[in-house]
Amino acid sequence: MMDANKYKPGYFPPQENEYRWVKKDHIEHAPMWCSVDLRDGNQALVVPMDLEEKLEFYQMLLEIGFKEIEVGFPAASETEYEFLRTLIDHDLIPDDVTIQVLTQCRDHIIRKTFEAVKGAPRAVIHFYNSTSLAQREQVFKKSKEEIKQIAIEGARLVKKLSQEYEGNFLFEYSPESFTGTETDYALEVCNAVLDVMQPTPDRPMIINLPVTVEMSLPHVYANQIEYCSDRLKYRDAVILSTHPHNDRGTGVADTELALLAGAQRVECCLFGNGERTGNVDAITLAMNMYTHGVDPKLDFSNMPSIVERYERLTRMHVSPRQPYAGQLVFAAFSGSHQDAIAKGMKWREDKELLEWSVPYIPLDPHDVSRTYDSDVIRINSQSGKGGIGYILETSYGYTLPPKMREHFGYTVKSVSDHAHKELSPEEVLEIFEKTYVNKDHPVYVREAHFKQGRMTEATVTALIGGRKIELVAVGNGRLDAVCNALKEGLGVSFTLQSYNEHSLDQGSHSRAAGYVGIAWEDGHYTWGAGTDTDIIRASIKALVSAINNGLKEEE
Ligand SMILES: CC(=O)SCCNC(=O)CCNC(=O)[C@H](O)C(C)(C)COP(=O)(O)OP(=O)(O)OC[C@H]1O[C@@H](n2cnc3c(N)ncnc32)[C@H](O)[C@@H]1OP(=O)(O)O
Ligand SMILES: CC(C)C(=O)C(=O)O
Ligand SMILES: [Mg+2]
Repeated sequence: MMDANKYKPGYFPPQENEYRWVKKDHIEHAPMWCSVDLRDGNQALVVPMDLEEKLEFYQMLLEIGFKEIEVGFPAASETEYEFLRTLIDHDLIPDDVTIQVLTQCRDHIIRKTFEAVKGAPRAVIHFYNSTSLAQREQVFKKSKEEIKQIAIEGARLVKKLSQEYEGNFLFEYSPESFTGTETDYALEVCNAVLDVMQPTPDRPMIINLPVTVEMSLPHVYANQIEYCSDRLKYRDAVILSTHPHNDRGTGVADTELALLAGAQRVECCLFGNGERTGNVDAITLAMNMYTHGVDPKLDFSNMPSIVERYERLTRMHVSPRQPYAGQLVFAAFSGSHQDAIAKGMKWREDKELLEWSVPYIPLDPHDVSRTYDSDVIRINSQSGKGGIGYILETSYGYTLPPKMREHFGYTVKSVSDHAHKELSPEEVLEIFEKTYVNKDHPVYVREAHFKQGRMTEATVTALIGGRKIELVAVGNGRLDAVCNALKEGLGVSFTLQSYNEHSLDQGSHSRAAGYVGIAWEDGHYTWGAGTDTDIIRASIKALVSAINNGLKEEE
């Protein structure tokens, strides 16, 4: 049984909320990004990455453009330690990249961390201790003052060892479980740490206020960030960082609002990997900025390859609905969406627009190496004439007249509905060809010759039900004359209602496509299409196909 009485909000928002950040409506520039994939992401995997896997993942992070990478918790395991030593000893840290390592505020863990990181060209020593009410009471069983002392002692040791060990060290402190901590108390602990570390504007220190467990609505966290940003000591020497997790599913909102509220740096993971529901997703954050016209300074243009490597190295799965990256995030199956997308694409092409404004698709799939053909409009029983016609046109060059599109739309829909499956563009083409194109039974026109007078006279050699017959008739044009000849030969009555044609391919051997719609005496309509290198033969084939479809319906 669920019982909501069991729960109450476990967070402590600041008493003074200024809400200055509310007046901002977009993020103006990219923050400092720090990937924590190789630490927070890795520590949450069923099987953490081995040395080789970590190295490949690290290379991918460099390729994407991360300049700060938390590479591990070197005191945690042999693999973590070895990985760090490999990066340093094999000179794998580019000049513009800073690695980061995490340590608890415990004497032997800090010492082991310095041992692992010695000789690094630049490294952030990230130390943390939990400050939340729950952890003070249940885990550490210590008072606020005693917990503050853990942070201060940790800071002192980090500072001391950084002067003893060879290497270029920067510092980060996290009051872990910040979201379950009284905001003023977290501030007090951070300021005490800052007093020890004495950062300066040319040697700033990172203060990271993590959403270790997401407990509140995102605006509460934004207020906490604004409040702390205003009250942290040495503010011009502090880089204010966020590290949201995603327990309530709003890690992205936490981060974005925190950036509006004064945060300067974001710790995140690809595809939102990380403890429990994950760390905030770096890709969503960056692409959200990108689709607002802000350069995120991270490059996800190679998305399918990033997905492939991520899945292989972490053994995790990227959801088909994962923003910007999932298999289905550009796909439209439903008719009205497809119709709007097809029209939007045409609008963009006709007007030669650079700006992207296609309805329903917030990102140009090409920007992340996805295609228009196979990723965007996909056909099933929810699809409509707009999308189905778009596939036929963009994949195979057939531009159906609007009424025929409608007829074809219902035909394709019904096939998908009965087969209960998606149809590939090849299958859509197959249905089109089978239903309309060059149908030659029971009527087949073998030859047609024309004489041009005031009217056009057609002499048609046809097979009707296998019987050869010669027909002569006049009409307003060649197609009309053939139409009249066939009506006479068949002894049926219909009128030619719609005729369209266009060339299918370019060049001297180009084929033409013709489309004919005829209305029968009883009011029903049938369609046919024809293809041929000769335009008149294409249109006669279309007419004959429409007639054969009508005769078939009568059978
Ligand atoms: C929110 C986060 O993601 S924080 C990062 C978490 N990541 C990890 O823990 C992954 C790597 N960790 C490890 O491999 C191990 O935990 C180690 C090697 C760091 C430490 O191992 P151990 O000492 O064997 O065990 P363990 O982590 O259970 O230690 C718990 C003790 O450390 C204390 N402790 C935990 N975190 C901290 C901290 N940040 N600062 C000071 N003390 C801490 C606990 O209160 C507890 O103390 P007790 O011994 O008095 O009960
Ligand atoms: C170590 C800290 C920053 C952390 O991972 C968290 O609080 O989630
Ligand atoms: Mg974390």
